[in-house]
Amino acid sequence: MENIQDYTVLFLVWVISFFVVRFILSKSKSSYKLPSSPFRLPIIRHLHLLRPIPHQALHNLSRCYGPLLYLSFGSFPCVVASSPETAKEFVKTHETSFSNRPSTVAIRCLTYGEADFSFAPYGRYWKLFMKKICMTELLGGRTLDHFLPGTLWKSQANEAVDVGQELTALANNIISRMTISRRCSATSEEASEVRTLVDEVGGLSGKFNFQDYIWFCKNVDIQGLGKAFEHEEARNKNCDSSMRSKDLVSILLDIMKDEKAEMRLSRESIEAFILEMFTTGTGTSAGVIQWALAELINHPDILNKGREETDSTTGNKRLKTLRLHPSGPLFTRESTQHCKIGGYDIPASTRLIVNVWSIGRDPNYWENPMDFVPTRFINGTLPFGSGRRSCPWTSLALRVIQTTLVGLIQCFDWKVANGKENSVDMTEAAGIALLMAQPLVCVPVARDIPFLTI
Ligand code: HEM
Repeated sequence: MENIQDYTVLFLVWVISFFVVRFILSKSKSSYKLPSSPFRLPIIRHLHLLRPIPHQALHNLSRCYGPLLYLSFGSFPCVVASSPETAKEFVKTHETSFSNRPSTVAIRCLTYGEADFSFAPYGRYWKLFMKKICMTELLGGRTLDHFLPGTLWKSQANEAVDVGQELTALANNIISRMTISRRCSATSEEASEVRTLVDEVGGLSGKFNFQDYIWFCKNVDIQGLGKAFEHEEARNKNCDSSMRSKDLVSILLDIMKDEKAEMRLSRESIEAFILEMFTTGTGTSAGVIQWALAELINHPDILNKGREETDSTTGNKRLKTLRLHPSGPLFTRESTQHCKIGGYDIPASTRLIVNVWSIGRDPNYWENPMDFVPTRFINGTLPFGSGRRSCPWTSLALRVIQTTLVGLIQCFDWKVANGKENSVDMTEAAGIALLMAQPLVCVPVARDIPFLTI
């Protein structure tokens, strides 16, 4: 009986102190001037506002509340930048405060505790290993050879192809040729194995997980995500041709011999690095090309106006303009210290979401912002981010996109197989990368071109 009384008193003390501490904390925070924020619900706060497609929902909110928005996703405070000026304030002016990225349970599992490139905290490991290896060994001085998309051969038989799948295989091959000098999607079986892995990793890292947002669920695997990771691990162990293959890992271990001792590199960090290159790189590059091709199929007038120009130094043809559908509609950072932006307080550990999709559709910049006008373009829309944590593959990715697109539109007429009147359904689906709600299935009809330089 005495015991029960003790526990009751303890419980009451706990409840009272909890509310007192909360009150004190909220008082100290209320002296902050925070950006405008919509009404929030208890516990989940603004999480429900992200539906059905997060970048579009945030875009609509920014039209009501302005380009700088303060939201709470469960336990996490977050600011959303939806105009070029606000985004630049964060990722240029206050770059040093926003050089980390927030991670999730899924990310920590996939990256062996942020041992990868994107999520490694800004510091020695990121600078000396991730950035350096990427810039010197993978991108430095090496050039992309000529390459041909798989669709070129398939088209001989006038077959319908799933353009997204073909582009994914192409992007995978480019990345694996650069890293291990061989294709990883040489056969259709291998290609589908790699594609499944990329899809699964993308799905797991993009999946909403209560553990990440609701503090009292932090240690409870409600959705069974832990099991999914065990399955993923087991599958990868049997998956020789994937990016987790032994030869790939040992080649990188070899390249990094010197740094290895200093940075205590582990096999895990190399795996995380490679896995990320394949998953991030494939989804983004294939996505941009697919959306651009879809836009061009829907706007044959633009195609017919001669969209190529000749490079004066190399004599090669290239696309003059191209509106990038940012294949990553949102990118994220996290603040390491309190700072003031646009007269507002942004406390330390606030997450930042830059809505690249929304910036490309800002009505203050673009007339008829939702229309496809190819002359409005890359600069100013931050598709590759900005500063030291911007996309390290930007120039290569642009080259791949341009070369592939020129090849696809100069060599073929595209007949939409699953659309009406040869038009593509441009409806977007939710995902980390910008996905099409309906796959783009087309018949590429080879054009009679005697000579082509791409
Ligand atoms: C069209 C293609 C691509 C687009 C639109 C794109 C976009 C982006 C964006 C927006 C960021 C975040 C930038 C920031 O925080 O400021 C990023 C980072 C990154 N991207 Fe890309 N990317 C593309 C292709 C690739 C490819 C092909 C690879 C690798 C094979 C890649 C690897 C990375 C990595 C590792 C980071 C993290 C860098 C860091 O945190 O320091 N990206 N990318």
